[in-house]
Amino acid sequence: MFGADGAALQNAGGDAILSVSGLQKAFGGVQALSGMDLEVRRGTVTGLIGPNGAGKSTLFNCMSGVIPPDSGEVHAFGRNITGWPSHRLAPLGVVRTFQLSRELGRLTCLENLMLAPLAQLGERLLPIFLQPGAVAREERALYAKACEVLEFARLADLRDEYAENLSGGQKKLLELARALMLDCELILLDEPGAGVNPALMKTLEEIIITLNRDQGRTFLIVEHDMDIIARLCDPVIVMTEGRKLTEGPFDLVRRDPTVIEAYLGGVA
Ligand SMILES: Nc1ncnc2c1ncn2[C@@H]1O[C@H](COP(=O)(O)OP(=O)(O)OP(=O)(O)O)[C@@H](O)[C@H]1O
Repeated sequence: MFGADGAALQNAGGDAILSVSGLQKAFGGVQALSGMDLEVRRGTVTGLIGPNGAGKSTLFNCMSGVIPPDSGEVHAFGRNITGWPSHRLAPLGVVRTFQLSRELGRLTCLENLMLAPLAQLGERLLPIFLQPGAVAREERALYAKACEVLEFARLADLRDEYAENLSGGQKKLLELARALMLDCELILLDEPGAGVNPALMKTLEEIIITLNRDQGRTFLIVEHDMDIIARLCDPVIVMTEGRKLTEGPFDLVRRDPTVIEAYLGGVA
């Protein structure tokens, strides 16, 4: 899938492991999603772009159980997951990275990783798991795995650092590392480039490429930085006004007059 330079991508074109059809979501009078359709094929790093207000965040929130859509369906790995909460998605193989909350900032990197699988247990099971002894039984295995993931995410030197003290890029690495603790095949990545310096972005991109190429993980990435999209993603899906405008290799999509029009808002 990757060219000789390790970054040139071609659409792998496997079967669709995530599909969204006719998704609608309104906030009062604002129609954030108006019949959104998309498919994410196995083995791809699929990009999702669109101008501000196109509905990308709303789509991510509807796909990952943060908010329910008004209508339409989301399917993953052959199951109808419409409206499922995120803790039910992880066992199916779907995980979304979330910005670290203030509470998680007060935990070390190691603690953040060890807690990531527990956070997926949901409100019903978490209290049972937090009873004395229950965590201890799992602790050794979780510790070993967390150390392995820290090493892979190049965060081993920061394992005892509080998450709130990390730089923007290191926080992004930690968010991805938390997702890796869940062993999911499909990773929904929310703006990996936001607030990340170029050196750390290179690290993050190398990690994504390794996860895709060597471990067969599939990504759906929302990103505003077109250089990152160009380096990582194929295909690229363009959204505007709550629905899909077009889809294809970045080089074609960026020259598409309807895409240019959508970004320039008709100014061109
Ligand atoms: N909770 C909300 N309440 C009211 N309106 C909302 C809410 N969330 C999103 N919207 C509106 O829905 C539309 C789509 O917003 P959304 O954040 O999904 O777009 P986006 O493509 O992610 O934008 P950006 O690239 O700027 O982050 C916008 O008009 C936005 O103002």
